[in-house]
Amino acid sequence: MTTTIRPTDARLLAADALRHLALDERAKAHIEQDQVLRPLFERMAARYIGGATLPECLERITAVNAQGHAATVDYMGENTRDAAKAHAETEEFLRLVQALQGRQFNSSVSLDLSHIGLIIEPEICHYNAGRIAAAAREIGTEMIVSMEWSARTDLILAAYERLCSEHSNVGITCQARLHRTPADLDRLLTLPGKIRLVKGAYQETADVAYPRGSDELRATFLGLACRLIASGHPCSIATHDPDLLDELETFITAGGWRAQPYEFEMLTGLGNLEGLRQRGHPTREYVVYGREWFLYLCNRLAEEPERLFTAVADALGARP
Ligand SMILES: Cc1cc2nc3c(=O)[nH]c(=O)nc-3n(C[C@H](O)[C@H](O)[C@H](O)COP(=O)(O)OP(=O)(O)OC[C@H]3O[C@@H](n4cnc5c(N)ncnc54)[C@H](O)[C@@H]3O)c2cc1C
Repeated sequence: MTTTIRPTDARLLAADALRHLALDERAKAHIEQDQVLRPLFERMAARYIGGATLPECLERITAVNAQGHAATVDYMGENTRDAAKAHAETEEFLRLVQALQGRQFNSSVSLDLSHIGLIIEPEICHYNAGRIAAAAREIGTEMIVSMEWSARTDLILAAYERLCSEHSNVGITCQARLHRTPADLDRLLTLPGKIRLVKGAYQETADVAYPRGSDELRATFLGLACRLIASGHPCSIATHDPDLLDELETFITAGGWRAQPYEFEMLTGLGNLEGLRQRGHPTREYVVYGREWFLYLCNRLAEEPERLFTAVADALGARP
């Protein structure tokens, strides 16, 4: 007997498979070493990343700024388990900040704290993050901390609060999916840093988070975004969801909130940032670069399995 897979099941199965593939180190190593597969996957990733190297990424930021959007740059990586590597990765972030200064880009820096030592030893992370924040402050820009899976939220918020006590240019990301986020925001709004609101990308259980694509998540995101915009606190509303963006534009116009310190932020290759810019909203593109693009690519495809069609076209060179 054959089993019929309904479209929604196929979508969920594909998303689940891609999330597993993202974490499969053997598959990653195989693809990276294979003469045929590697270029195909690199072409798929090219849509979503600012390049494998810093010079390539700087070209992307030049283009983003020329289009009228600010940028934020993340040198991809997370879960560093070796102190020497955490320090070496910090040096790359420092080279990035130096390069931003050299060319007067309009760009901040974003990073995962686990990339620079958080899960080895919070003290290592504090030292490394402090160096990057200080370098960013010297060139008049911000360092925004990304949010990781919920088991790390307390650790990241504690590290963030400590960084905030020493640096005024450090911001944080909040995930609307997590049930705890409204209470976390009460605390975060007392600190000076920019708050970026996202839905949340990690696999979470129902006791800590709303399901992806649920009405509750949409309503919570909308409520938190409106709260942030109206608060007058520097904030970034980071989503590609066109329905949510329509509602937020209506909220901003109706409430007379245009002068508030908000911005809309999207990932390279996703969403319609240009439309928002043309309608007069501040916009920012989140540009990632580096050689760790495999996990990033799989996660972008898992978020919207229909993107697999685009990925096939990209891999086969059918991009217009
Ligand atoms: C700047 C930025 C920073 C981020 N940082 C983090 C972080 O630190 N931690 C973290 O966990 N996650 C982070 N994320 C990822 C985030 O949590 C979500 O996983 C991701 O943004 C997908 O959610 P979404 O709101 O964009 O829309 P989705 O929920 O993916 O999409 C919503 C709806 O919009 C539709 N849609 C999407 N794009 C388009 C389009 N171009 N045209 C038409 N329809 C479309 C989809 O079909 C879907 O129906 C970040 C995202 C951004 C943009």
